[in-house]
Amino acid sequence: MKYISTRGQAPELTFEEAMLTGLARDGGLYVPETWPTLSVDEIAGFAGQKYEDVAFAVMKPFIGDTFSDAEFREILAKSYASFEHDARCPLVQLDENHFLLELFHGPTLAFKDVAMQLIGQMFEVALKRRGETVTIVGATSGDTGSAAMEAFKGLDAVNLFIMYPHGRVSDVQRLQMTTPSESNVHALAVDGDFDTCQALLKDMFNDFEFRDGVKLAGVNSINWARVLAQVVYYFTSAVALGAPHRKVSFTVPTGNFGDIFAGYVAKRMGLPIDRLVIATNQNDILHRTMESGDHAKTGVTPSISPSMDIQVSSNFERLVFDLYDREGLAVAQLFDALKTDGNFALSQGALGKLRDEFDSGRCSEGETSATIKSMAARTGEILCPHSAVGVKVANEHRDGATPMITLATAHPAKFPAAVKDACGIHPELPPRMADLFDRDERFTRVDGTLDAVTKLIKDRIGA
Ligand SMILES: Cc1ncc(COP(=O)(O)O)c(C=O)c1O
Ligand SMILES: N[C@@H](CCOP(=O)(O)O)C(=O)O
Repeated sequence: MKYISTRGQAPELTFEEAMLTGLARDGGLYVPETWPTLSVDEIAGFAGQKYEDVAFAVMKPFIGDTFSDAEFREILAKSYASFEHDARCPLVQLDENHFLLELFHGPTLAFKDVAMQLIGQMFEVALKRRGETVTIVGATSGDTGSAAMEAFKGLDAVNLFIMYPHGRVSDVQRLQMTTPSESNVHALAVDGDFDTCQALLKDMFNDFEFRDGVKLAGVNSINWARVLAQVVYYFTSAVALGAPHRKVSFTVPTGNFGDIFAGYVAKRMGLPIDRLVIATNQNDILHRTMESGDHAKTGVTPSISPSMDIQVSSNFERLVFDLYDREGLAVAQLFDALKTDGNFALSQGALGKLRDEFDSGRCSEGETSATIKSMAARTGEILCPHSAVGVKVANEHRDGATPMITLATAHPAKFPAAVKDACGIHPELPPRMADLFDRDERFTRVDGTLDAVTKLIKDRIGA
């Protein structure tokens, strides 16, 4: 399998190269040159299989010979050993045909662990084999950063810098990033919002002198391997509810569009998904795009679901690439316009295709709190605010016949203040994290400018 850039001007890469490269050198994102498919029998055969075995079968066509089968099985085994649920990503029934896919049983209590634990193992094996070291820089609205710290702390071949928006992540998220004591991980509190951090990251990749000088790599969903790992739980959950002999729908709390894009990939691979529903908080660029076809940035408004406080949804570019029949030049023009003018309009053809595949809905702050409260009272399920956004929007898109699976993307204990305010219950952290608030913090405040951040990184690694 070869990987190509959404902007059509960067070299084709293997899986391993794409994983270690991050952003394509033309500013685009790597995607597989074709979507491999699984047969109905292959998908049906996933019923009753272990998560790791399904992961092997789903990812193998994308990974090719980057790892031997034995090596890849060992990587998968190590990646998911730290999950605190045997099913890894269990399904919980909310009512007759509404299910919650719990993605927060990994070490840092959010869905990011599902991919990040795996990427940590894959980087370690690949870098050791190549005898290379890299500098990973990540942008986070809270969860990617903590998952990356956990996956890469203590690794000799990696220096990790995580940029998070100062004052805009929950206390638990911040402490997960600022309390690891390993000297190879660095938390950077950036003046700005998540979009500032992600734009800085992309600018670093586009600054070839810096990029090549520090051997820059990325573990945001810029990295194709992140998205790929998230495809697996669409298969495990759908098959548990009767796929491929029955269709299912998914509602996905959405910000950077990586998680729901993984659902789109599962559908391209042959999983019978009926609707993919984009659920946004008040930062609703994607919902507005679905309504009008105008993809227009506005400022980010802080919310009680902070991980979704995003207006520049990086992975939307991967979808637009398909909506424009994989014409890299057209994609480059649209995303250049987004950067310079703050918006672009989808063509009628592209908008039609978008609406054929996706639905969307928006959830206000009040509706998020009300959903947490009503779900706690009705089912006993304590939702994190992001999952509550999903449940509220899912309820508006259920058809009564097709099972709806809403992705529960984080544990409520990562957002205790919002949950307590909403339903009166203080969600407890697991015992292994009970002393989180007593640990020493280590972070550096930095201006949200390219010069300030790249200087700091170069100084720290001695480049
Ligand atoms: C808890 C949580 N829910 C939902 C999202 C949105 O996911 P995505 O950025 O893949 O759309 C994020 C951030 O990525 C998150 O951390
Ligand atoms: N919500 C994310 C934002 C970054 O998304 P990613 O999937 O591109 O890493 C976060 O928690 O950081």
